[in-house]
Amino acid sequence: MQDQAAADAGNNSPSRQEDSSAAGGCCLVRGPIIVGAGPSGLAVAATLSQHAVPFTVLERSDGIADLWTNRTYDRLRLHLPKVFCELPHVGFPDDFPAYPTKHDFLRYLRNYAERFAVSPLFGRTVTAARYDAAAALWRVTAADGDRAATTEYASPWLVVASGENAEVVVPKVKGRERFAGEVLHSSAYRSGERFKGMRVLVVGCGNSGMEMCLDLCEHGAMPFMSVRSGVHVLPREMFGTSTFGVAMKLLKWLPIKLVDRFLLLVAKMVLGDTEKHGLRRPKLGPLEIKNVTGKSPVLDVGAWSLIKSGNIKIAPEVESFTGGNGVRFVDGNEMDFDAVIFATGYKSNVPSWLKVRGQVVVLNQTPKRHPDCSRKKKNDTLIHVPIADTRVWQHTQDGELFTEDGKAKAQQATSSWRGPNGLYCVGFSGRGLLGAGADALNAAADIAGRWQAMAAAAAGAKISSV
Ligand SMILES: Cc1cc2nc3c(=O)[nH]c(=O)nc-3n(C[C@H](O)[C@H](O)[C@H](O)COP(=O)(O)OP(=O)(O)OC[C@H]3O[C@@H](n4cnc5c(N)ncnc54)[C@H](O)[C@@H]3O)c2cc1C
Ligand SMILES: NC(=O)C1=CN([C@@H]2O[C@H](COP(=O)(O)OP(=O)(O)OC[C@H]3O[C@@H](n4cnc5c(N)ncnc54)[C@H](OP(=O)(O)O)[C@@H]3O)[C@@H](O)[C@H]2O)C=CC1
Ligand SMILES: O=C(O)C(=O)Cc1c[nH]c2ccccc12
Repeated sequence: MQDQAAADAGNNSPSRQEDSSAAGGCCLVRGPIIVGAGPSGLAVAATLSQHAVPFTVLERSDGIADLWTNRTYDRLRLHLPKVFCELPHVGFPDDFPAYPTKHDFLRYLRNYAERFAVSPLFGRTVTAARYDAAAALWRVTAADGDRAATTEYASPWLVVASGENAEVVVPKVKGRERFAGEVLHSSAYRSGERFKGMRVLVVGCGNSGMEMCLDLCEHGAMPFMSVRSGVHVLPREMFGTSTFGVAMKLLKWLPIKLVDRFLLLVAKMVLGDTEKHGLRRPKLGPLEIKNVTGKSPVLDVGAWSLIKSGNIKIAPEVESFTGGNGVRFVDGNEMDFDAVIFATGYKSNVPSWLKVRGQVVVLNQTPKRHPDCSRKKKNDTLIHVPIADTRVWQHTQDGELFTEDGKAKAQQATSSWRGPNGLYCVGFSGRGLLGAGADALNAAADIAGRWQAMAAAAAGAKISSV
């Protein structure tokens, strides 16, 4: 039944009304334009299919889920239990392990896309999107693959699903060009195999940095992890069950601060004092800091014991590259490394292409180090609200739009997944796959309501003209 609905929706075969006004032509597509064919874009598309609404997905790479396919390391597994990572409408197969591998997850995503007949237009990088108020349409410009040509797509609805992790973050470090060894970002790291016997500096102690150090150790390399500020390390499991799952249950009954205190107590019992080994804990608790700043706690899959045993060495923040293989740290010490891996995270690319009323916007994106993140307001409280139902960055109020520096308000909106003039954003609430699924259901239902209203109005007009 649902497959039929998908087929009926005729997605991604946009019934084009081409005109020659744009260099590469203009397509007025049927239904919304979805930017990105990752889990978020697929989840919206699938849900629209179920509502029999057609859509067009524009994806810059040559396949679905580019992050998971091309920008993650071999040993990656989902670090939340599977129930928190399933997309709407289809659960993971029973034979999936408790923490599916990236290959399991990709298999699931490919089946998902097939089941709902989602066929994105690949090789389409969205470079600009603006709302044309006169035509009441979003005009979306996409560069076509390697060709210099661009195509403009137009629709009353635009779904931004390009991900919080669309672009790598690599800090500019003095003397970088003089470093004789290899420098790479964690998104280009696959396995520690080729680093055997090498001294490798991993910059950053998020989930990527920690797991890369573990992998390097297991492949006979000598990893050093450069730590700039604090991090919360939690055991992935406590009392034989997932820490995240326990936290979700407790949040139904307890305020977030109490749940954080409980998590920290158990973490101390299970892991010991992380500060003693160079991993200072931030002031805010692990769930609260995730909600307020977007910084994810590390769910430990084995790196911690190697830090305790000294197999992974903690180093201070990097100050500069000193020439040859040298790296200087902020404490003045210098060491030689064969390679440096920047596990320094990612950012969205939305501000580079989405314009609302001529302003660059960051739509409901988890603020990383937003200047206001320490500001305390009454509305900040997440007390008694399960994390799965909360919105990140509460004190900004639902759905406000921000300039790139996160300060100026652009416009009020009504919810975290809905912006003005038929703009939707899916997967920007800093709540991983669970949040993406919830956004997708909301956005698709809203669009479907409008699509059906338009169809009814068009049918009414037809009858009255007969
Ligand atoms: C290493 C790693 C592990 C993770 N593990 C987990 C986990 O275990 N559980 C969890 O809940 N979350 C996890 N996450 C968070 C992750 O962001 C989500 O799992 C998920 O990938 C988000 O889906 P998305 O579709 O919103 O974004 P993405 O997966 O990033 O997909 C966005 C898509 O949009 C495309 N795109 C981007 N810009 C453009 C453009 N301008 N034009 C056209 N297309 C564009 C990209 O190519 C990509 O295919 C992890 C993240 C990383 C980096
Ligand atoms: N399923 C899984 O197992 C995995 C999940 N993930 C998820 O992917 C997302 C991205 O994770 P990750 O790639 O680790 O990135 P994160 O953003 O979580 O971590 C980045 C790290 O780099 C440091 N850093 C950033 N900029 C600099 C700088 N200029 N100088 C020094 N240090 C810097 C940060 O330190 P500071 O705090 O000081 O800014 C932080 O320690 C997260 O949501 C994470 O949970 C990632 C890997 C595995
Ligand atoms: O991997 C991530 O960072 C995610 O976004 C998943 C996630 C959502 N909420 C969390 C709280 C604690 C740890 C991970 C997550």
